[in-house]
Amino acid sequence: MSDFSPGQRWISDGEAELGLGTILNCDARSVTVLFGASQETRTYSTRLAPLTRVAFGSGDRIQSAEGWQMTVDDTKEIDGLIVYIGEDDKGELCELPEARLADSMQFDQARDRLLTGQVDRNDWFDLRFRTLHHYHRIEQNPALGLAGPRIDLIPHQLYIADEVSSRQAPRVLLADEVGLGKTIEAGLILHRLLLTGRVERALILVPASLTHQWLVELLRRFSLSVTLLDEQQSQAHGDANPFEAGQLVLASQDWLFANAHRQQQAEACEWDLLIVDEAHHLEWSEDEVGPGYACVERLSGATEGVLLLTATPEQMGLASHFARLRLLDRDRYSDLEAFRAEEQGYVAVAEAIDALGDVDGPLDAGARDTIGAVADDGDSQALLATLSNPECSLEQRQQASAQLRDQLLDRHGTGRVMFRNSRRHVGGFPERRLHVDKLELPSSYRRVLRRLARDEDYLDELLIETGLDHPEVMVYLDGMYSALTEDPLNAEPWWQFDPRVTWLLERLTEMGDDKVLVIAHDRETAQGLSDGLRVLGGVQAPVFHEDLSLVERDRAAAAFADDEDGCQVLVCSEIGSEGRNFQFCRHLVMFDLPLHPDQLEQRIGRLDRIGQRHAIEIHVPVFEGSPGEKLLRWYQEGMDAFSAPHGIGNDLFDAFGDDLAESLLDDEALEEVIGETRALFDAKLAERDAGRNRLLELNACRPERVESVKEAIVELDEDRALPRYLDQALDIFGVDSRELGNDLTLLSPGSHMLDGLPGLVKGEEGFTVTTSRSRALARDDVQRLSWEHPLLREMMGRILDGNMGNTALALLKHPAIPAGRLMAELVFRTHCPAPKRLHLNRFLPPTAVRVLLDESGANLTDKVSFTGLSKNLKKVKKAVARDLIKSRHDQLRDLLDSAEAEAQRELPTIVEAAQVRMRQTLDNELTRLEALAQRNPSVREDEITALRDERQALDQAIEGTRLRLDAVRVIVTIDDDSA
Ligand SMILES: Nc1ncnc2c1ncn2[C@@H]1O[C@H](COP(=O)(O)OP(=O)(O)OP(=O)(O)O)[C@@H](O)[C@H]1O
Repeated sequence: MSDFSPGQRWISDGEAELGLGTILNCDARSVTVLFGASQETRTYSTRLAPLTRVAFGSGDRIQSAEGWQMTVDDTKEIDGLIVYIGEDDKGELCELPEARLADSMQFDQARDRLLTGQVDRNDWFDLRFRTLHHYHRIEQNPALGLAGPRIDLIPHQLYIADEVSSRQAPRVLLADEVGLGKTIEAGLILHRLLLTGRVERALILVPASLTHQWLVELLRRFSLSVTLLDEQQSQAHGDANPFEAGQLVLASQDWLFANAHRQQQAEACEWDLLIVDEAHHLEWSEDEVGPGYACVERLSGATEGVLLLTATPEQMGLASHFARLRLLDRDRYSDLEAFRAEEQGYVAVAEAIDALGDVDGPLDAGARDTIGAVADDGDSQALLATLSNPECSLEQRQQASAQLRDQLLDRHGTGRVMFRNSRRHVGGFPERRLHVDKLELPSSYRRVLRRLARDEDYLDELLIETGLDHPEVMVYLDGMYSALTEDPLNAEPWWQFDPRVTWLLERLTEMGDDKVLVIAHDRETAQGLSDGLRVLGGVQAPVFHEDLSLVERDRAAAAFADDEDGCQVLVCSEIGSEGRNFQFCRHLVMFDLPLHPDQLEQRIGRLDRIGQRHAIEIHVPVFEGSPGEKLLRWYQEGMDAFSAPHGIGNDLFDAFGDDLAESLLDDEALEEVIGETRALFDAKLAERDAGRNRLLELNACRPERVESVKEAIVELDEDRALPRYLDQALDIFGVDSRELGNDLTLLSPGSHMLDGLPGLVKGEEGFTVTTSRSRALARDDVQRLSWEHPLLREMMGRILDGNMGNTALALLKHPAIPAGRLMAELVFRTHCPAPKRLHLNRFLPPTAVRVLLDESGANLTDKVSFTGLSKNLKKVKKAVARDLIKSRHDQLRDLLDSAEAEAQRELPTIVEAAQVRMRQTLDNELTRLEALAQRNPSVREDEITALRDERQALDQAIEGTRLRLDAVRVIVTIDDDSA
């Protein structure tokens, strides 16, 4: 006969979230249940129905469909249905037939689930406890968010990422030299802010040519999936705002800045972080504000966190650089002249830092004066006194020196808003070698140049006739020739006679299989050259320029990167190549030269990037006696531009760009310009080393801080608990894992895999992972598995947020304990609701309190460890477990109550420890910021207010921490024979 009767209340074992079900009808074959709260009806086979009868016992609190509550004293049964008898909230005797229980009664709490007989597998309970334990550990690790990405641990990047992402609402300019890893730094900051819950939505704006590269880097290195928006994608959203389509949105600047409607849509969304790459393109001058600048200004005004990225912050001039700083902090950067004046003071600060020198002995009088002239506030003076005192120990002096250095760096300069690392102080970059080949001017070019030299008025005429600018018309002779050609369709194209094309074909033959990147200043030249290589030499050279569609561009870059079947040459235009990663290639051909030194550096930066393993060979063909040759001399002799980046190209261009343009046909004038350029170059270099840049360099990486971050990362990298935990979790979630050797494991969906795990879809292949950082770096096709990988985060999140494994029953065979005795192992968890942005977990992550009671209520927690007990437990069939629970219902309820009282005793210690941790960290930071603010205007007032508010909110949240029962396991002893 069936156990079911219409009107009875049952709950689904697999879908507890449906709420309380009512049996509608049943017969020998099937049973139909209505889940009123979720408006779902389910029909099951009567024999195998995954249902548990809901039956409350004395002392349980239950709720009626009308909303009133009662405490059960007793029950009676009428026609197979239970009627509960007890007291309502007013203390009056009442009855409640089970049919009138509230449909919405929740059974996801461990207590309710256990007492209604719903038990999970014993190994799920184990996994739940271990998850809580590891989550608690990982969330407090100071490297959380920095340890998971597939990157090399490069000190300057770690410093910047750690410093910036620790700030409340970071607003900074990441201005490392080309190729030092600004994208990686921005990715690290974003990743950490996402993992710690301080950022949920981010908008990333990059030049069109870099959208795909960003997409791939974020996915491959950071396991972050972003939504790439363009006009076509946006239109697919119809009237809806396309920027709402994802949490992380990547869009091309070229598209957004030209489209007012889309800008409005982007501005209508709420963002926590805005990232703008190649930010030197955001044009601003006192007379004119570019559309990109205006758009970013509006977006940055409404967004808390802003990261601007540029390798050449001053490429568009100091005023424009200043305007970008103003996007970050309008109050601080309000006066350009004051900003200029301030920079003069940096030399003294850099000298003071150098004067700290070594700390073997007390400071001499000279050093004391140099430092004292800058470090004039109370706490700095105290440190200075320590450094000058012969009685102080070496250790005291070392500490004081480090602290004073940090204070000086913190309190002066733009260090808080701008980070700039250069190759010079990062070190370890390859040599650059220049190879110049002089070629004879072809007659078509020579004629025009001769006439220009002869006839002063001809230049104006030429400019009108070609529509080109000065001095471009003289430097880019192919462009000049094409513009002068009256009938382009019938005329000979420039590449037919320009000897640079045959020169390049010869070079390519000499270079064998080596990849060669060719950069020309504009799209037409790049296209013409590619045609020339194909027609004259049979060489296929894809072109990469700004007007190609995204797909075409990516196809060209991929064809170039391909080692096996790829092409040898890629021809790029200036803008098309900006920001791209071509470090797998070591030959760069500058088919012509750019006019701005920063662009020259951008070109070399395509190859001279982290990951470049060879010396860089720069090949430049020049026409003898041409303006191009003069430009080359200016770069070489005037500023040594090919040997290394110097970061002062813009100053030199500002000072001599016009004179240079005038001297491109005049040898004598050129000598003068080169001489003057060199003098300014030497002076600026000295100034750079002494002043502003020296300060920036010192500030861009602080070795002690990096060491501690690195240690924390390595601790996570080498965490032996990770593989053990993974094995258990993968097994329970139904993911198959197969060792492939060499630290590699193939993860694939098992036949019983739980749905919705990232990267794993039933019927599909799965992916290969490794926990080794070096192996993951060596293999693009392998994912790096860490505590921060989305698969682990998802599994841990599902366990902790849901009820998986929060009840269990197991058997214990123990010679010293008679059979039939009961024990309860309870895990309580701290519960401390707080807004995510407070990142409370760094001080008080969910913390487990375990309590083990025997049936008399004696506390055995300290005597029997979780692991010790766990390995001796035996699993039991669910039906048996349910019967056991039913038979010991009252006893269990009493044990649950006593355990709660035991756990509560631990709470004050946990809360106090969290408060101490929080106060120590935030008070230190607050004191530091307040001291800084007195000296360094780049500390924003709102940063200090925000930090104070944060401290107060955290204090309150921690104070309100409660303990909640998270999971419970019932243990029943058996004797030897019953096993
Ligand atoms: N820590 C790292 N580990 C591994 N690869 C790295 C690391 N840092 C940078 N790279 C690689 O070095 C190259 C340059 O990095 P990235 O693109 O971030 O530099 P960038 O400063 O943004 O360059 P640009 O100035 O050209 O925009 C990229 O290919 C990047 O993947």
